[in-house]
Amino acid sequence: MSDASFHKGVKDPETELDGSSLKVLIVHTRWNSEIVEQLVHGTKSSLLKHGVKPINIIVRSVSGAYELPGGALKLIRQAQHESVNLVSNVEDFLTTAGAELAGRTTGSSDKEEIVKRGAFDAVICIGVLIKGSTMHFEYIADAVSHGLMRVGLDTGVPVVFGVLTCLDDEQAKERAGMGQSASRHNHGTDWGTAAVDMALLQV
Ligand SMILES: Nc1c(NC[C@H](O)[C@H](O)[C@H](O)CO)[nH]c(=O)[nH]c1=O
Ligand SMILES: CC(=O)[C@@H](O)COP(=O)(O)O
Repeated sequence: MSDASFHKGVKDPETELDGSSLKVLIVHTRWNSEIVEQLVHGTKSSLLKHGVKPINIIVRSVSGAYELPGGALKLIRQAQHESVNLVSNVEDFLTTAGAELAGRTTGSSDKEEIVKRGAFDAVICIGVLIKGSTMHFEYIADAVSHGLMRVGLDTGVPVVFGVLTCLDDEQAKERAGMGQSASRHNHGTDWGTAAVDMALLQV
């Protein structure tokens, strides 16, 4: 049944998203790389459209979809540790320079700001799972979806689920904007918007 008033997909946010202060990590698989590359391209163009600066879009790859949760967690933790180290270096520098005597020590809000700046505001995990002839697909899809949700909830960093779970190649291509049908759509564009939207979400 077709209904002209029904829009399948995500509605644009009510207010324009300004991602100019955000730092976003994209982690993508090297499995099914031709399709994944198109999804990464769609995601990046959406981040840029929302004002995220090219220098603040960090792209890393892992082998397959199963590696996405562990890879994302490792990179998030590394970025957080680097920020903490940066804070101690700044403190050491100020102490050495005698700035604390002039009341210029780093306060807790400065520290929070530095740590926040070093860490990611959102992470987008991109992969393409295509069903084969064994139960491999089902196990991986289940593990990855639960794993990515856990990474997001455990770290507090919004994690976008950019993993296609398709029954055949055609379904995957359609969803990466590479298919033949008029309704083909690169889902990466929605994932970029979701990341900026979640990063900016506040009361
Ligand atoms: N079949 C697909 C895989 N399989 C590989 C696993 O994700 C994983 O890399 C391996 O089991 C080693 O841990 N990965 C995809 O991304 N897409 C597939 O269709
Ligand atoms: C473990 C594998 O990568 C492989 O045996 C899975 O096979 P299929 O994709 O046909 O289910």
